[in-house]
Amino acid sequence: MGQCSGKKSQAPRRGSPPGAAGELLLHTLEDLSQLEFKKFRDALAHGDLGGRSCIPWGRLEKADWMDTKNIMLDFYGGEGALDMAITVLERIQVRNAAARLRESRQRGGKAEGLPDFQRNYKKAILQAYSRMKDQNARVGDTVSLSARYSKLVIVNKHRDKEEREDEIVAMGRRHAEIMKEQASASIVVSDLFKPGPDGWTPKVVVLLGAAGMGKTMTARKIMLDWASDKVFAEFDYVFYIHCREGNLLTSQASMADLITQCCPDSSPPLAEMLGQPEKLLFLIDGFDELRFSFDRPQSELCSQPFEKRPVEIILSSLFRRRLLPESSLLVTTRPAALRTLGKCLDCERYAEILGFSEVERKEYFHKFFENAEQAAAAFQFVRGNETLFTMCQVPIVCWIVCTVMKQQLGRSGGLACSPKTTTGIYVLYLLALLRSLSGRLKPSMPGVLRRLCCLAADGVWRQKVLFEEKEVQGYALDQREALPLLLNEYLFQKDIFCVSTYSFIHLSFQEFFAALFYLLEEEGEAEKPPAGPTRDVKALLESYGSSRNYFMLTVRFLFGLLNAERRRELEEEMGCKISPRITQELLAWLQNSQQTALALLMKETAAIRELEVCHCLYELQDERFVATALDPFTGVCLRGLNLNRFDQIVLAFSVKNFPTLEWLDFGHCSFLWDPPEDGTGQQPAGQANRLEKSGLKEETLQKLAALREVKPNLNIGYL
Ligand SMILES: Nc1ncnc2c1ncn2[C@@H]1O[C@H](COP(=O)(O)OP(=O)(O)OP(=O)(O)O)[C@@H](O)[C@H]1O
Repeated sequence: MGQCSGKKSQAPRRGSPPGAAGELLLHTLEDLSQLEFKKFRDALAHGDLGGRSCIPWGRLEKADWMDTKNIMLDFYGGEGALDMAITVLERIQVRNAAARLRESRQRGGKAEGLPDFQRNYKKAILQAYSRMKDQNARVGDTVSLSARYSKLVIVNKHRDKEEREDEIVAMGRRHAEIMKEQASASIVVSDLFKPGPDGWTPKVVVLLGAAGMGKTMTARKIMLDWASDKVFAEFDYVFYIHCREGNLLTSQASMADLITQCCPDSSPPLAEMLGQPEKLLFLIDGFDELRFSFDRPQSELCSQPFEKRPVEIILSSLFRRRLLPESSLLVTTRPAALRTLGKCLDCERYAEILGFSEVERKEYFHKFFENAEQAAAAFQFVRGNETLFTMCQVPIVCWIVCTVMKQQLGRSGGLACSPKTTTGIYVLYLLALLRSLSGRLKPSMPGVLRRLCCLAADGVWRQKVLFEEKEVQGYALDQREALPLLLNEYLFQKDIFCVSTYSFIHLSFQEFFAALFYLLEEEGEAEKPPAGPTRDVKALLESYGSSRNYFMLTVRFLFGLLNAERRRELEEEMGCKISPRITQELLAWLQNSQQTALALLMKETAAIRELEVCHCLYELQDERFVATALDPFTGVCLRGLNLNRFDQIVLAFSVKNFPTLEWLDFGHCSFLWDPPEDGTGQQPAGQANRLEKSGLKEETLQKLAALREVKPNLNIGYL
């Protein structure tokens, strides 16, 4: 315990101006990870603070960033709070944050020397970008951007075809390893305009990222960090231009007009601002959303910042370095627009957002829930679902998962009750992506989706995740439609050329579309797609039987998409008809699939022998269907499996809705409640709730939340 615990606290110093110091302190606290923030509060209460008084733990125990800042200001005064924050950060070994705070504080002095307008501009940016709205936010609901922002893995090297294929296909542990490898070679945003190894400083940087990967969030965080003097100090002004939103909708404007739209003041000192163009950075967010044609002849471009021209010409002139050629550009785009971008812009540095590594996913959950217990419960649940956890690499999927789990945790029964299935989360992901489409594109979506589903199914059958341009075009999928939303484009070197190749964001998303292929009603398409796979689901199920795992996820999604609620959600948003006509085929297949050679040999056909059956039934979430499907069976025989938390919930769902169930056999099974922490090897005794076969008593089984519903009279075997 620190020396101060026994000391009487000094009377809090009051009255120091908290404004700037408070802002600095808050930004610093918000940038700490959950663990660092906890250590920070602990040191503030119990640490050895060089004779300064500690804050009683009772005040800090439940304090969030804002409370901690206010308590510190109240206790130590503005400057004293900053001194104390630096001391504590150094004591808990978060030296980068301490150094940053010290620097920003010094620069605070310099800010006083900035021209008024520049200072006001930064203040306005801080004001405008420090809070964010979630997509489902109610009026007035905002969260702190810094508090929510989790670090993203950003790399600045092109991956080759094999590496890319590996990434798309990898799941679970392998996927985590790939992300870890990438994270170790990643770059930070503040280095994007730093000189490269050859000493050359780029002026045009392109930041690539698939839909929902965090480009806008990163762009907004850059604005905030620049205005807080944390990054890009070399630029006097950073202007944010979002290609989807308002500022490009006017038909005629000058560059000066576009800049004015970015400013808080309606008549900014443009001549001064443009006086040093090398000190300007334009952050163009969402290039892929521009529907302009950029191949204008040079003679049409303009070079005068005050000249009014169609916005299309102004932007072309900026990209092609005719207008303000000394300024710098940071352009974010989805990969599908790379080729178009290449036609109008000479990218000097390329960086790609790959999403959250495993560590950051955990951090995201903690930041989102702000309640350690709920965050841990939700994280462990998702971690047990390999597919979902892999997709949580994509920040918007993390957001969807956390949002629905927060709602579930608020209900009685918690996570084990009325869960969102993997299919449910994928549907929400697809709908979130479609929502961002402009109204103009919506009418063409049913057709585009149908063709996309054909491509996906074709890929699943041919075990293919990278598609050549002619294959994509073969499905009449036009790049300028809504396609960039769902397919990523990559350029690979082939001999002496560069060729375009396309993929879904992850194989599991392709499998989701492949499943949808079997359920979409045909609606007299004008253009027939090329002869792809047949829509006969029997062929798929037969192949599943022989190839085993290859079609596993597609089949799980088939069950999930049969759920009436899922169908309704999709039909309403996509404008397609989804038919449950394959229900009977799935039912028959599920029942027959348990007549394995082993079961026949043992003359024991009345048992469910594969957990996969329970996974399929769980995805469907239809209790009547489960009861019908399980009616011919009397037992569940799962031997030698390690069942994680998600498996147990899935199993419990079937067991609960199994009217004819008489016996359960879990011989040599392990019931793992909390998966071991990554990289820590064996978990310390007492931490993991690992119930080895011998120790698994009926009472223990009853204690497992997921199997709480198991009927007490069942005959249960564990050996
Ligand atoms: N670094 C991050 N930290 C926390 N949440 C993030 C982060 N990046 C993205 N998110 C979450 O994911 C959502 C989607 O991110 P964002 O809008 O930045 O994606 P995008 O790459 O711009 O997508 P699109 O290409 O569809 O416009 C955000 O609204 C936010 O909830």
